[in-house]
Amino acid sequence: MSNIQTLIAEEFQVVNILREIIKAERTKLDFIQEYVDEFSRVYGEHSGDVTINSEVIASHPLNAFRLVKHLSVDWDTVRRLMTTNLAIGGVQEIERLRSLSQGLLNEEDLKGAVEAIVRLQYTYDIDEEQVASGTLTGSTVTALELSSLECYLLGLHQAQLGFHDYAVRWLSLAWKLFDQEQRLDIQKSSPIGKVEILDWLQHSTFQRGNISYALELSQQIKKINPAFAHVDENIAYYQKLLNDTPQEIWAKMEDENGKISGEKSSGTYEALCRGEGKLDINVEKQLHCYTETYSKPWLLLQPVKIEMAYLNPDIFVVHDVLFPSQMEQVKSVAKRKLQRAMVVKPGTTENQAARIRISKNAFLNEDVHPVIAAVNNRIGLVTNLDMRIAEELQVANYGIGGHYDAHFDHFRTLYEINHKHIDGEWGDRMATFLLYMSDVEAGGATVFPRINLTLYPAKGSAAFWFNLHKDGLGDERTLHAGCPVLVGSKWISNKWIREKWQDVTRPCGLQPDSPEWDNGWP
Ligand SMILES: O=C(O)CCC(=O)C(=O)O
Ligand SMILES: [Fe+2]
Repeated sequence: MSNIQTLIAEEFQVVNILREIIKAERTKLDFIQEYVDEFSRVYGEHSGDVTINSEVIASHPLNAFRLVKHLSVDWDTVRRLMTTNLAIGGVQEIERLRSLSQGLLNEEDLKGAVEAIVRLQYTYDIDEEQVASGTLTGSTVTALELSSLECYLLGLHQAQLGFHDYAVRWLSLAWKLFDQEQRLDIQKSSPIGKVEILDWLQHSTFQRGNISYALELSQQIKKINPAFAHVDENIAYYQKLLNDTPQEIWAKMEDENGKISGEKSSGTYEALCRGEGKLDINVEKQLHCYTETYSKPWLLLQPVKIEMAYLNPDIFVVHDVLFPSQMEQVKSVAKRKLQRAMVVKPGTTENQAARIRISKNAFLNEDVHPVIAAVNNRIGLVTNLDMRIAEELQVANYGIGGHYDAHFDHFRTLYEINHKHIDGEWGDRMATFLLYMSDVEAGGATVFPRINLTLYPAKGSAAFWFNLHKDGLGDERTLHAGCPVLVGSKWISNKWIREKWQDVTRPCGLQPDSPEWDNGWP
C-alpha cells in the first residue's frame, strides 16, 4: 500500500508534466494555425488561385509587406516550433522521476494487479458486475467504474492463465459494456474492437466445453469481419466437433468444469475469510475474557487483557498491546526496509516473489530503533515467555489483494523430523505472537481452516497461540492463513518465540497434552 501511495503521487506528477506538454503543444499548433489563417485573411477571396491573382495581390504595398513578414520572421518561428519536439523533454522527465522510485512498472506488475482483482472476486464471492461498478459492499471508498477495455484486459489475462470460467465472465461483461458504450457514444479510442472481445470469448467458451456457443460467437465474428484470423477454421472445427459429438455430451463436461471451480470458492478458507464460519458450539460456550498479571509488579496497575478465541488448541487475542504512537514508529522504521516477500523457487536455490504470500516484509533488530526493543519487551511481558531466544520482529504490510495462503508457523512436521533438522539450537517456533498494527477496512482476516476460526485485525490487538503440542510435535490444528485485503492496508508484526529457555515458562511433557503447573497459558 505504501508503494501504491508513492505510485499515485508519481502519477499526479506525470499527469502534470503531460498537462504542460499539451499546453505547450497547443500554443505551438495555435501559432501554426495563425500562420495559415493569416494567409487566408490577407488574400481573402483571392486565396484560391495564385496564377490568376498574384498580380492583383502584389499591387498593394501592404500585401507586399505582409508577404515579406510571412516568409521571413513568421516562417522562422513556424519552422522552429515544428522542429522542436516538446514531448521528448517531458518523457525524459517522467522516466527520470519513475526510475528514482520504484523503477518502471511492466507487464508482470499488470498481471499481478489483475490477479489481485480476481483473487478478491473469488474469495469474497463478488460478481464481476459489482467489481466493475467500483462500489464494494462494506466500504465507503469507491472507484470509477471499469470500461469495456479494462474488463477485456481482465478477461484476457484469465484466459491466458487458463481460468476460463472467469475469462468467460469478464469477457461477456466487456462485450455488454462495449455495446453500451457504443450506444451512448462514449467509446474512447481503443486498440480493441468487438471482434477481439468475441474472439477471446469464443476461445474460453470452447475451452469450457460449450461448443455450440463457441460456434455461434465465431459466426458473429465472421459477420463483423469475414477476414478475421482463423475464423473460418474455427467455424469448420466446431461444426465438425458438434457433428461427431452432440452438445449434450459436451455440456456435461462444461458442468463438471463449473463444479470444480464453483466448489473452490465455497471452500472453508474462503468461507472463513467471508466471515461465514461457525464455531463449534461447545467451544463457544466456554470462551471468555479475563485479565492477567502473572504476579508481575509491572502488570499490577494495568493487567493484560486477554480474550479466548478458541479452546484446544487455545488461541487468544491480547488487547491493547502497544500504544498507537509505538505502532506508527514501527511502521515508519519498517517502511525503509520492506521487501516483497520471497520464497525459494521449487527445485532451485533461487528466491522468487511468492504467489502464496503477497506482502512486503522486513525483519527488524533492536539496533535499528529503540522502539523495537520496547516492543520485544512488551511481548515478553504480556506472554510471560522468555524472550532471550526469539526471532527478530517481522513486520509485514499487505496491500489490496495481498494475502498469505494456509501454512504452519512451526517447522517440526513429521516430514522435517525424518528428513532434516532445521530448527537448530533454538528449537522450533513454539509460539506465534501476531500483532495487528492497523485496522483493515474490508477483508484481511486471519483464519484457521481446521477449527473454523476467523480473527479480524484490530489495531493494537494480537493473536497468540502455541504451534507445538506439549511433547514438542507440531500442532497441525494451528494451520492458518491471511485472507486477501479487500479495501485498505494491513500491517502486522510477528514474533516467533522459540522453544529454548521456555522450560520454566511453558515446560514440555511426555504427552501432546500433558498438564503442567499453571503459568497462565495452556
Ligand atoms: O496475516 C495474517 O493474518 C497471518 C500472517 C501469518 O500467518 C504469518 O506471517 O506467518
Ligand atoms: Fe503464520
